[in-house]
Amino acid sequence: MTAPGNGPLIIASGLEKTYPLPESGRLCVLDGAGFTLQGGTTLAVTGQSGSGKSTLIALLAGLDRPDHGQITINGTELTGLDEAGLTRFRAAHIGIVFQQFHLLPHLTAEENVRLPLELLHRPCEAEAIDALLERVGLAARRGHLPSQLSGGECQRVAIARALAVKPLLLLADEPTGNLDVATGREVSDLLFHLVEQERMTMVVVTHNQELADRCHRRLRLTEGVLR
Ligand SMILES: Nc1ncnc2c1ncn2[C@@H]1O[C@H](COP(=O)(O)OP(=O)(O)OP(=O)(O)O)[C@@H](O)[C@H]1O
Repeated sequence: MTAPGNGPLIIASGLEKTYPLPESGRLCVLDGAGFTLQGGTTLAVTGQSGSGKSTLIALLAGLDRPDHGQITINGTELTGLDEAGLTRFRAAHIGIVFQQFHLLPHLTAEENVRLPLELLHRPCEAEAIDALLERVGLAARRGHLPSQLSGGECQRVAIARALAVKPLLLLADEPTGNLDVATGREVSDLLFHLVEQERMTMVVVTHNQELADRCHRRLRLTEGVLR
């Protein structure tokens, strides 16, 4: 999917993000955070609860914008895109796996995986979707709704959905955070197996040290900066 090892895929610099506090003033979450990540490598971002990890993922995904700073992904500066451009860029180039799966409840496993391709008006041959479901071990569950799947199976669907568009970058926000230890390990094995096979670039936010240790690099978010 991603062409590996051809210079930085992500350049993030001087990221600042504040949120309004209920009474007055603002909470400073990111205070000059930055990093670069080579294509084909994996980065774990750890940090205490509330340190801003999900905020960072939201900025990298173009789901939110920094107050200051820049994010360049594969040469495209996200801060230079308007809302429509950001949505298009995200849909075409970024796969996201969330802690809470975020599957559409009225769509089957297969339909959830197919959806990103349909939204992009890309061809989605049945064989390609079959192969993807097979790779995440869910060929036999293709017609199940999320409510008819276990947590681990839901996350497998979410991983297949994230990979369907062959993204440049995979972002994962606590991908095992909603799963028991054994299921979390299975999902993490699957995730790393697929990422290694495809030599993908991944940023994973996690409290799970085992998951973090499997990444090429680890950075900790503390006091608004990455160290
Ligand atoms: N939309 C928002 N409005 C106001 N404050 C917010 C908003 N989103 C996040 N925050 C605050 O910003 C801080 C960082 O939140 P964030 O979710 O990025 O942390 P996190 O490191 O991912 O935490 P956790 O590990 O518990 O998921 C928290 O104190 C949170 O309350």
